Amino acid sequence: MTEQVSILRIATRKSALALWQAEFVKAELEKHHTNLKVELVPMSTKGDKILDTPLAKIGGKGLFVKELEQAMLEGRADIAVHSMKDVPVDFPEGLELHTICEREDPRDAFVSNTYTSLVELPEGAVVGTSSLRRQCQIRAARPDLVIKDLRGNVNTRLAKLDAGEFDAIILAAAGLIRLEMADRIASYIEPEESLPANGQGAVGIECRSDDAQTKAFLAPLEHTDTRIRVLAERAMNRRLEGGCQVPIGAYAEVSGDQVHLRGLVGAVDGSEILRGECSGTVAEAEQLGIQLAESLLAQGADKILAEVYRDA
Ligand SMILES: NCc1[nH]cc(CCC(=O)O)c1CC(=O)O
Repeated sequence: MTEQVSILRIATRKSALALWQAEFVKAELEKHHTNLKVELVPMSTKGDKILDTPLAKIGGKGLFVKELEQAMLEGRADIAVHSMKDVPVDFPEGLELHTICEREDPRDAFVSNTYTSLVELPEGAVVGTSSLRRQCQIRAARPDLVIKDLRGNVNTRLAKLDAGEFDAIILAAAGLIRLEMADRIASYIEPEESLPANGQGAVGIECRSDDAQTKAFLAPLEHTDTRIRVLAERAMNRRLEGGCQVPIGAYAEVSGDQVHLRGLVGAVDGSEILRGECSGTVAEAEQLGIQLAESLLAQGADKILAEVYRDA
């Protein structure tokens, strides 16, 4: 007896990390469904093509996802796999973020060939990161360091470090771990020192809202704990109307039926950082995000963010 074989196509960017994540989802899907064949459909996005401008300046939410979404809407692909922290809070008509997979290490990583941690860096040391969130937290803690913009995919960034352009660079630990380059991590930066971006380390899967068959295939990849954390974090960002290039940190942890959410909004120059935290039950995850955003807004987050957007 021959069983009917289904084909599922994944629209993916071509960076090493995007391909790793697409391959990961392919392997998981094929492990759970023996009658499923998964194909990758690699494509370039605007965000991949513009490499010489800080992301905050090119603007536009979803610089890295538009082409993938177009492919799904036109039926050239069935799903797209995203790093949750790069996914805009809202989705185009007809598409939805259906699945959130188990989170990898959410922390930022300190990467250097010379030094072991931020604390150890000498005055005037040059640190590479283009994330406004990382910049403001580092500047607040170490106003004596020189922060320089650093764009490109993970390998490009490491090559710039190795070429001596920086004393240290900051990357998401998850990306390095997935690419089997965890040995490049000199130390992990705890959330107290650098609060991660919403969704950092989590992979999400987008599909057409009306595609019941694909949704059925995706079901076993869902990770409830991660979904709750990411829901709380993204709700905070959404209420702050933050895009993906903003000095906002949001980090939730789940313990039993309790969620603890921490958030911050900072001026890019590190002169001001507003912080807050709150706890509640997992059922209240999104409400907690909104509540924390509102308490940050009441502290003046709106003024800080208005300045960031004006400068961009
Ligand atoms: N901004 C790009 C990006 N998007 C996701 C990751 C890492 C993996 C993840 O957070 O899931 C990275 C690289 C980085 O920030 O160093």
